[in-house]
Amino acid sequence: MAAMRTLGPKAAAALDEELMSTGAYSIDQLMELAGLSVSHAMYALSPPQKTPNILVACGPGNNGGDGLVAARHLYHFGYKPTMYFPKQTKNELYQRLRTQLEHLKVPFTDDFVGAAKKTDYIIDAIFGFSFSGEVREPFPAVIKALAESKVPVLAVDAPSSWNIDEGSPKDGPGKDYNPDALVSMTAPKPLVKWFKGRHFVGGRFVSQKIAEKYGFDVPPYQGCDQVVEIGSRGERLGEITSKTQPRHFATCSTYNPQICSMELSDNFAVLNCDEVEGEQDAQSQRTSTSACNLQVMIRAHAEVSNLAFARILKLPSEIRVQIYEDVVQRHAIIRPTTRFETEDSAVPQTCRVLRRQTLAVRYRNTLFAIDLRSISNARSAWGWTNAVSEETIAAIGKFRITTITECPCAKKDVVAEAALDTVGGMHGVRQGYAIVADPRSGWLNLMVSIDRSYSEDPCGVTVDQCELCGDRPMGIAGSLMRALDVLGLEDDETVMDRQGLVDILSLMQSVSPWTTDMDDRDDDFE
Ligand SMILES: NC(=O)C1=CN([C@@H]2O[C@H](COP(=O)(O)OP(=O)(O)OC[C@H]3O[C@@H](n4cnc5c(N)ncnc54)[C@H](O)[C@@H]3O)[C@@H](O)[C@H]2O)[C@H](O)CC1
Ligand SMILES: [K+]
Repeated sequence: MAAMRTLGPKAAAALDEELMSTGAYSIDQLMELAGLSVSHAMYALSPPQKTPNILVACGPGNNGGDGLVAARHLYHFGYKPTMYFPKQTKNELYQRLRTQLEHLKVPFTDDFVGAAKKTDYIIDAIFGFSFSGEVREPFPAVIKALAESKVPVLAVDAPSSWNIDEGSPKDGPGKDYNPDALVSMTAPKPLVKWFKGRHFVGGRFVSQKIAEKYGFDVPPYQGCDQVVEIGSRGERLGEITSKTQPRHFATCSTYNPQICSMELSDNFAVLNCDEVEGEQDAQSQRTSTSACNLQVMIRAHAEVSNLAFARILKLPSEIRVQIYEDVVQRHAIIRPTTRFETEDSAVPQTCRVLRRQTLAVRYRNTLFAIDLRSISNARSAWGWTNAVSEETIAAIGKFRITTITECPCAKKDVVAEAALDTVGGMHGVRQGYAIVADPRSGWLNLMVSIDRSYSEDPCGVTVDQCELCGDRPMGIAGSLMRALDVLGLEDDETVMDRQGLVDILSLMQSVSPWTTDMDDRDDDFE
């Protein structure tokens, strides 16, 4: 997918001028629409039931004005906004926006750092496209607090303190500031090239003619939406994720950071989860997960992913769907770096569970459970997509097993490539499996990657026994192979009906229980 064209700071300022001259808009109107779209992006990220308290940090310019407007809408949507607005201009428009908030009893605070600890979400409306140079007082401390914030941040038009053309600053208080989400006003600014979170475009007020004149794209707004979600770097996701046709494909890659930004086909999304255990890789988790717009990233019950799939297929099971859904509800918007153990004392019974290597991810309309347990050793974690949406499953009539034994580079088929990457074919112990559903063709592909010749994983640990034919069958690929053996099926291009798949999955569970043999590995991940 081509990236949307960006609008540099000079062009953005000229566009504003034009809108307010020949365009016949007043600044109040533009700001109202800009602020309204900020509030819509906030709602899309997390509704007030989940994150009622929103701290809105407003700067001295129009970016701050967008924040003031957004707060008013958020109030009416049911949020409880708190304002931080340290450098107020005497300008009449700002006075009115402030008065409107005061009439709603929206509090203003002088203590940003303190308020940031008590809120559920922060909106960064400090600087937009007119920011330049070093951050001046009183904002360095605020920017630093944003960079260190434990709660997610939605940035308006630009992550404040980022260079509009060159992105994240090399030093200064905003050096490590990477907000979770961004809402670009009218068009993305060049800095989005370095942005990795969820990304919306709002400010639905320009004509096609103006867009052509200034060389940017009007995103495909749907219905009465004020925002369109696009890829972090401006890919036009909106076109392929319209509400009528949610994305159905998913696989996840634990290793390849590029693959997440690769648009494989209209309906194929690759979620990159990277390694999630411990805190060791917190930054890359955050980067890679936000890079693919993950809304939820939760380590949950290891059994869930396998059993969720079983549930979809109506396999008899003891799936603890309750816990699963519960956890998802509670942590609907959670920072990947958050430690669950301390996050919510109300879910003690899931703590043990959360130590396991499964990740639940809500990606747009589909809930995915991704099992990150290692197949061969505890130091490498592969990802499998074990759950696809129920609608997808319903749309699937044909099932097949494909064994991939070659290097993925030799396979031009993008689906196979992604699946291979998912199962670790490219990076290490070459065995694993992925379920890749393709409602267009009606196939559900169980892709198995096995390369018996490969004996070393990236950590340098030699895998000296073949786990597929060894005494102790390991992991999912092993259990699948055994199940196929038992059923006398070929391990390549085996085509089956739904019942066949159900049989295979049940058998996989019985020949090599996926969850019990992982207990002794937990400690390795602590
Ligand atoms: N076309 C649209 O989509 C619209 C976007 N809007 C929003 O307006 C901002 C741009 O507003 P502008 O007033 O030009 O500037 P900023 O708010 O980005 O910031 C200027 C403000 O900040 C001060 N400042 C600049 N650099 C620094 C620094 N290094 N340290 C401290 N302070 C700094 C400067 O002095 C000014 O006071 C755009 O991004 C959108 O969010 C409009 O609302 C409507 C149309
Ligand atoms: K901002």
